[in-house]
Amino acid sequence: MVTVVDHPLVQHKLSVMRDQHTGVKEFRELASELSLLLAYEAMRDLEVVPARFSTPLEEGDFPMLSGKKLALVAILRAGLVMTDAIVNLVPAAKVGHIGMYRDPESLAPVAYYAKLPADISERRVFLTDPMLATGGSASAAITKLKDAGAHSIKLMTILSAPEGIAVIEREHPDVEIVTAAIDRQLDDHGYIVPGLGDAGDRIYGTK
Ligand SMILES: O=P(O)(O)OC[C@H]1O[C@H](OP(=O)(O)OP(=O)(O)O)[C@H](O)[C@@H]1O
Ligand SMILES: O=c1cc[nH]c(=O)[nH]1
Ligand SMILES: [Mg+2]
Repeated sequence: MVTVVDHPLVQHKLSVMRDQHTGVKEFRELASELSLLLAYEAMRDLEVVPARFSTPLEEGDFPMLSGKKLALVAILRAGLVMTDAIVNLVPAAKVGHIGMYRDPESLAPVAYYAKLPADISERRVFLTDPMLATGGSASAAITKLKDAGAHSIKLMTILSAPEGIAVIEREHPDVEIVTAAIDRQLDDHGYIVPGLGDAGDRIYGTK
């Protein structure tokens, strides 16, 4: 299942990120802001239970988060900016990291690091990466999460290609995708078009 967050604030911020003239500082800030807005949607189905306590005026039952604890997992590098933002919304969440880059020739994902919460099987996992292109990186990261015991996983991306969505739907039909937009296609180099370029380079200024 794919949820496209088509809220005007999300769409506006994404358009500014796409602009080739948007600089590193603004791009990174927008990626953080968009991550919060995507998390708002991705976490819509978190469980709440009534808790009884008093406001300064009277006692009552008020909804508080309950149910499974959360894990935020970033696909390095670019997913880091998303978990860094979202952990401020859900500070009790544990944060995991999966190092993965795409081989520029084959476009196959190359894994170089993984550190996940030990109790990940008991947590709802939100996997973050701004870009879902061929889907190779996200699919490999999801396989890693499942191998570690995770069985409740949502993938949060800023921009997705139809090709990448098809890969996740085929290889991991249980994983819901929450994204700000689905672009037209991939170009001959595996870049999303019209896209926003290389997210990692634009976040960290490495180009
Ligand atoms: O869907 P795919 O075809 O696998 O492509 C998407 C991947 O490419 C980018 O990472 P990149 O390889 O540029 O690594 P970086 O974040 O370290 O720059 C992006 O952040 C995704 O992880
Ligand atoms: O368009 C793309 C494709 C893969 N990775 C990116 O950062 N951008
Ligand atoms: Mg990159």
